[in-house]
Amino acid sequence: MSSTFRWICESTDGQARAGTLHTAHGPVQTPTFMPVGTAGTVKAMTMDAVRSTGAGIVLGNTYHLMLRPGAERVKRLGGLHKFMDWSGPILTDSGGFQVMSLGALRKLDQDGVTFQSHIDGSKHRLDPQRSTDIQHALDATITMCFDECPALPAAPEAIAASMRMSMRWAARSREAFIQREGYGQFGIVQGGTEPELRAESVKALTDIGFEGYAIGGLAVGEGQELMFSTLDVTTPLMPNDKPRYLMGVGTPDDLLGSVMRGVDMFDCVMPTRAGRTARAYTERGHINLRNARFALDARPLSPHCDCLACTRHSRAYLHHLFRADEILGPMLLTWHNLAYYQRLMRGIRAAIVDGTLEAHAAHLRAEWQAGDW
Ligand SMILES: CNc1nc2c(CC[C@H]3O[C@@H](OC)[C@H](OC)[C@@H]3O)c3nc(N)[nH]c(=O)c3cc2[nH]1
Ligand SMILES: [Zn+2]
Repeated sequence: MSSTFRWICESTDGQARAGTLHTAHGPVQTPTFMPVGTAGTVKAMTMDAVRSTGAGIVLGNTYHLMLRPGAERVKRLGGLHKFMDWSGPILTDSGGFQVMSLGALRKLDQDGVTFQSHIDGSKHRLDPQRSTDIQHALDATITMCFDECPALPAAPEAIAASMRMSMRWAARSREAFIQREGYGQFGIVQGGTEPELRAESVKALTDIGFEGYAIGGLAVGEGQELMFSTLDVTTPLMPNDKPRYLMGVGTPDDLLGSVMRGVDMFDCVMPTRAGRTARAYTERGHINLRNARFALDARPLSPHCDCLACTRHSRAYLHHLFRADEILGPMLLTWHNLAYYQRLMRGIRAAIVDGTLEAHAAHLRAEWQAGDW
């Protein structure tokens, strides 16, 4: 069986697609939610716990790993898969987003970014070549192009200039990429919320040719309506036979609406960050477990969930753990939130296969609105 990197579309329902992404580190069913494992760990989770949620692919990040412990050190220790005990596919972000948010600690030029480490102030440089080399050293299954994610709102000419620089960096990232059977590199579509710039960016990337295409430059405060309207003018222009990854998204409602607009892959810190701040996601929306109303609530978080928090513990216990600032609180709730996100994506995928996505979406939205049990 060839392990060529390829995405096979199995069903469609409207613009939504259900498929399988085949990689050197195994297959992943799409639509898929990728837990964020920024510094080589999905915070508060063992990888057995991550596997138990049904996650198929996780994220790492060039910026964090190059600063600590260092890409060469991870390579000498056998690569990121071995280092973090995850044999499945890993997608590493290129670091572009992180260095842009360093503000005064970084100097941008047309070739790349020079910046100071937020950890020890040491000087570093990231550009298309170095970012691609670092992701190769990490043995990333999917490598992201080095790009700039401009802050919104911004003048269209500023967005255009930034996008065109990112397209030049995409070409250099592609030149630096070392092709290996079962490995892939994704271009990142930019262009803010400007339809013509998005179209120009898609064309620039498809002219270069990548194994997949991400939609970047969103989930930076533009709001769901503008994000959706940008997807409406962008995904239809993207290659039909390649996976589409919307970076940094999102809430359960964001995921549903984006899958219905043709997106296949997602990553977001929400379920893991919420798990550390007592915010639980369920089929009925979200609740904050620090709230006193849970002090005597002996029910599980969700009656539909098979995670450790829901099968062994009560809301009252989780409430206690967070009130007592016990480490087990964030561990159990991160596990639950990731299990909920994976269950949500499996249900959406099944509805696409059955051709019942519209009805399933209406059901999900009604449940989210119904409020806690
Ligand atoms: C939240 N909204 C958002 N995130 C975004 C990320 C980072 C995601 C990455 O950043 C880390 O989490 C903060 C994670 O790193 C593992 C994640 O992959 C982006 N990355 C790139 N290269 N280009 C973009 O245009 C971009 C846009 C985003 N919008
Ligand atoms: Zn649960």
